[in-house]
Amino acid sequence: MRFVKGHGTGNDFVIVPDPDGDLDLTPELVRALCDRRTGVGADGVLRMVLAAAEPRAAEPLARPGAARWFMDYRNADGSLAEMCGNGLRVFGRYLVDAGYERPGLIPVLTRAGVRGADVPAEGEVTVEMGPPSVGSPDAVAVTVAGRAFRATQVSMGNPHAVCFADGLSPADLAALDLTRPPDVPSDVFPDGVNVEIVIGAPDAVAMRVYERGVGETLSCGTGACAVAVASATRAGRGPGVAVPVAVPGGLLTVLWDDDQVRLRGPAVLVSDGLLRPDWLAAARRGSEPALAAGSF
Ligand SMILES: N[C@@H](CCC[C@H](N)C(=O)O)C(=O)O
Repeated sequence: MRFVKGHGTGNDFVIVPDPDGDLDLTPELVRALCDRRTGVGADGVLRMVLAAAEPRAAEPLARPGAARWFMDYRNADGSLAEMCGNGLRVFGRYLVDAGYERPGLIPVLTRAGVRGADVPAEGEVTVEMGPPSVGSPDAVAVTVAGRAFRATQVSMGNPHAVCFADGLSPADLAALDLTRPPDVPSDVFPDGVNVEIVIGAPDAVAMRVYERGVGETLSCGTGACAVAVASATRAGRGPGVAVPVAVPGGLLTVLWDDDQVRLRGPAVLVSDGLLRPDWLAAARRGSEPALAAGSF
């Protein structure tokens, strides 16, 4: 089984080309692939499959026929997510660099609907992230690293809680301990949520993120879009803004237009590899990582 490793501002992925949809990508296999000690290591998996080979993914979505490819995104814990902004840039870069598509605007089916990836022959990739849905500013109580914040609820196809940490310096933001999951109200976020902590606004922001199904990551594309939109809304601005968003892994640009949000940033392919059959068989059985409790 072939794989490619890639990243977008340090949010890293194992890309699994599976055009005909032959692969049974179980949660156990996803967890084994993403394991940073006993697998390839990543924040998530991007399975690349022809949309026609995956009719069930398209069922609830409008215009599935518009997209040739389905981006089957999985979080490192094996869970499904509706969308992944950094992943879509990397997915688009792979489609072009591997010769599946020509440079240009490529429609891709995701669980949030069809999204476009504008991939030049080289350089940064811009993805169409769809329209945002923003709740009332600062309406939700959230606790992160033992500190109480007010969060704005934003959907970019997947759920976000954006916390403006007005009193925090850049050093304070960097020092927050994000090793434990934030405490969020489960009635507001029944399916879990990605939590962003933000300083600086509304023209330029810096953020850290604790991702649902992963933990802290160096970047989150849907999160950067949620932050830019929440930040503009909080400042009484509407669409028509361009916001640079600094994440621990680099810099993203979010453009909020009348119809939708666009996300621009790097998309880097790092390596190609082959999974060994014996490792794959063990991963499928769920017996990776090899150092399971009680084995020594
Ligand atoms: N890192 C991603 C978001 C991945 C999905 C997220 N963890 C979720 O469960 O919603 C991005 O770049 O958008």
